Amino acid sequence: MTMEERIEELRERVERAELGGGEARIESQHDKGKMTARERVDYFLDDDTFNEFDKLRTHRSHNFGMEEEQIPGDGVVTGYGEVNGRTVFVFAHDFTVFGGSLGEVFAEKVCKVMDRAMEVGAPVVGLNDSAGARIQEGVSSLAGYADIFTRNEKASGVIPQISAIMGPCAGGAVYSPAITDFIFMVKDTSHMFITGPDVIETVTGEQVGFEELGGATTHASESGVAHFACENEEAALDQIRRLLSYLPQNNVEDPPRVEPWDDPERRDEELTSIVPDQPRKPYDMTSVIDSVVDEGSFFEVQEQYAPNIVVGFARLDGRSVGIVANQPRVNAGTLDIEASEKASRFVRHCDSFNVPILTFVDVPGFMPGTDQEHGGIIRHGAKLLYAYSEASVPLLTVITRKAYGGAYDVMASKHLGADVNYAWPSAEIAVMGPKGAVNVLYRKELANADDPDELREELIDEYREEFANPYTAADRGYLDAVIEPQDTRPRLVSDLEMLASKREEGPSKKHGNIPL
Ligand SMILES: CCCC(=O)SCCNC(=O)CCNC(=O)[C@H](O)C(C)(C)COP(=O)(O)OP(=O)(O)OC[C@H]1O[C@@H](n2cnc3c(N)ncnc32)[C@H](O)[C@@H]1OP(=O)(O)O
Repeated sequence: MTMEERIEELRERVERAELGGGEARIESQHDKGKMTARERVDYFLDDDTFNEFDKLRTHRSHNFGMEEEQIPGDGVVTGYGEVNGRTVFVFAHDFTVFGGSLGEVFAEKVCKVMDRAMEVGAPVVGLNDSAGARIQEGVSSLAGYADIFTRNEKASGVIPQISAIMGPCAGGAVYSPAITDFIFMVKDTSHMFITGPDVIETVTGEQVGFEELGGATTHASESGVAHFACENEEAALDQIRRLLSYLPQNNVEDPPRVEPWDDPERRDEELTSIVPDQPRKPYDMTSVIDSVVDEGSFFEVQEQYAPNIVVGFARLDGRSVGIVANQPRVNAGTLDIEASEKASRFVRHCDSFNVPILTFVDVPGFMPGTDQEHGGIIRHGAKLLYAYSEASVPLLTVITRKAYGGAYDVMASKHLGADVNYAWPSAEIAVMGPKGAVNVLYRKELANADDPDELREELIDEYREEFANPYTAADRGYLDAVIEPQDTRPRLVSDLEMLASKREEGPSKKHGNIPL
């Protein structure tokens, strides 16, 4: 053969591979409102940056007449490219090939991408759309999954791992995305579950649809499995690109600093009126966040799950920060099981990837009740305590109003190792709220009083005057300063700059034992 003929042969093979499962299945994919694997990769990466691996690999199975169905690429598109000019590894399940099901060679392709990403220290993004283990390849498929799970664990905390669920994701297959750092789901077209509606009905008699059982909204608001429920595939891919912009390539790099666009000295006078004078009146903590961080930079994560705590990424003078904030608008910002888990996982993510954490505190305490106690609030609340104590990144804390009891300690207090702790003059730092404290301290006096309500009000005022303020904590050095709200941004910008070179080494150990 001449070189020209050989090149022609190669082109034919490549063209065949790029067709995946063929025109009809591609059309069916589009009819379901889904892009193909290649369309997703093209959309996701910077233009013309994709370098594909193993495009011509085929499976080795002879079961069920599989040798007659050799589709080059074997149902997964893998390789690397760039997102905002930085290297990112990617694998995209091709549902048009055996329903995107995973066999031995498919798994080897995914593992190769993950191994390369670990070697060079770059994120891996998985675009999932798969019927799970390839039935024809039996236990080899299960082995392939386990090879991927193990790599997910090894990569955890070393390189960012992000999953987009863009079709079915069922059975044990859900566990690879579950180990990754963030899961994006697409409304209406993606589902995650261990057992589907049919099996559930057979085993338990319960009737439930795909969407209610494991759709994007369910996982973003009920289970907390998904961090983002996106309107469509393009939105999911856009959001992943945005998320990556806040993260470093790996755990030995710092997050990228972008050219600042907002005045570091900006003082927003509206902050002085944001906390209501009445201690029980709610306000929106996201307004505080928005006015302190660089304009438009707040990128909320898990917005619909446990909304009594807010987490997300933002920038301060161009530097990435992770935000954790009580939300007084929802359940007065109390910490419950879900909020503790949500925040602790986020804190650990930031700490793994050198993202400083900025915590805004307005917390009346942990949520009381048998539901919470029996559900293990002790164990789950301890996760947040553990996560903050373990964190070695710069920790900056601003108490806007309440910081009561154990929740004061937990929310990045000085005692857990925070570097900079501020309070606004509206802060109330105490063992408990005035009413609870007065009821405990003056039980007998109140029982014997002619007018217990009047006495209670007097005592509450006294307590508030004496304890519910920031000055005792400031006197002890538990706060670095009590600051005027409008000074928050300039102070934090300056502190972040000062802390940029912070290095903290913990004792050497295999790993801790966080109360899971
Ligand atoms: C450790 C991991 C363990 C696991 O993964 S356990 C989970 C095993 N997987 C399953 O139980 C899912 C079985 N499949 C399904 O329920 C449905 O195919 C699914 C995913 C809901 C999609 O439904 P539809 O959109 O209607 O598509 P469909 O049924 O026509 O399938 C499209 C093509 O894919 C094929 N397919 C589906 N599941 C497969 C599998 N597991 N192994 C091998 N091939 C599979 C199916 O035969 C069909 O092929 P074709 O296009 O008609 O040639």
